[in-house]
Amino acid sequence: MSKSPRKSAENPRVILDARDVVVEYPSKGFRRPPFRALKSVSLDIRPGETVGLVGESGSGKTTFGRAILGLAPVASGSIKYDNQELVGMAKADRRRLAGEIQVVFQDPYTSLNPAMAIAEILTEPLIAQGTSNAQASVEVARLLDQVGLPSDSGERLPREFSGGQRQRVAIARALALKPRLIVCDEPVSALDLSTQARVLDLLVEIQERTGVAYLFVSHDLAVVRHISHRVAVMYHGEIVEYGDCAPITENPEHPYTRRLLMAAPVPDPAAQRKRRLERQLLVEAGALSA
Ligand SMILES: Nc1ncnc2c1ncn2[C@@H]1O[C@H](COP(=O)(O)OP(=O)(O)OP(=O)(O)O)[C@@H](O)[C@H]1O
Repeated sequence: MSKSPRKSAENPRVILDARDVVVEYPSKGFRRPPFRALKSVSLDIRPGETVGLVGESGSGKTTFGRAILGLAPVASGSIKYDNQELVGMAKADRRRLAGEIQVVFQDPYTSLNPAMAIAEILTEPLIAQGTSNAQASVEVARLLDQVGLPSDSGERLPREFSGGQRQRVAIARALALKPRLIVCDEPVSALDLSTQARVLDLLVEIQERTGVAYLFVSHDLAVVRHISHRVAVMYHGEIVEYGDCAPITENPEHPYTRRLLMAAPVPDPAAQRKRRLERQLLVEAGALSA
C-alpha cells in the first residue's frame, strides 16, 4: 500500500454529475411521511478519478451509490452520467448504459452465484451484450490475468476461493464490459487487513491501466484516504465536507470528519498520543462527546 494520499486526477471533465439529489424511502406506518435518506446531495466524479464517500453506518453512502445505479427512489435532483440524465431514464436506455456503470459489492461470499464456475460468471455479461463464445473465452483469460488470478481459475467454483480471491472475481466481472465508472460499495471491508491492501492496490493499478473512475464507498477513512483523489464526507444524508483528499483527511474542518479521523487506526505510538491529545481538545471544546 502506498502511504501518501493520491494526487488529484488531471482530467477536469466530469463523467458523473449529481446535483441536489433527494432520496426518500416509503415509511412503514400508516400516513407516516417518507424517510429522507439523502437531503440534497451534490457530487461529481471525473474520468479516471476516485471519489471516496465516507461516513458512519446509516449516513446514506450506499443509498447514493444505489441512486447512481437506478436502485434507489430519487424524489428530486439530477444525476447525469456523461451528460445523460439518469433520473427517470427509461429501462431500455438504462440497460444500454449497464456496461458503462458497474458495481462491486461488499460481500464476496454472497455477490457471486455459488453454482456457477468463474468462467461462466465472467462470460455471462459478455454473452448478454452479444459477444461470441469464442471471443468471450479470450476475454475471460484476459480478465483473470488483469485481476491477478491463475489462468485455470475459470473452471472452479466461488467456494474454492478465499475472500480476497472472490473479490478479485467480482472486480473482474465488473470490468468485463469495460466500464467507465464503478461504484465500489465497501469492497474491502469484509477482508482482513493485508488482503484489503492487495485489493486496494489492484483497484489502483486497474484504474491507472484503464482510466476507469470509482465512487468508493466506505465507513473507513483510512481506506478512503489510501485510494481517493477527492473525498466527500456524509453525515445524516448530507455531504458535510468535500474536496481534495489531503486537506480533508489531514486537516478536516468539520467536527464529524475529525471524529471519523480519530476512529481510524493509527499504529504509530507518537501519532496515537497526538490523536489522544487532539481528541481531548475536541471534547473540551464541545465538538465531541467524551
Ligand atoms: N430500502 C430502504 N427502505 C427504508 N429505509 C432505508 C432503505 N435503505 C436504506 N434505508 C435507510 O436509509 C438510511 C441510509 O442507509 P444507507 O444504507 O444508505 O447508509 P450507509 O451509510 O450506506 O450505511 P451502511 O454503511 O451501514 O451500509 C438508513 O437510515 C437506512 O435505514
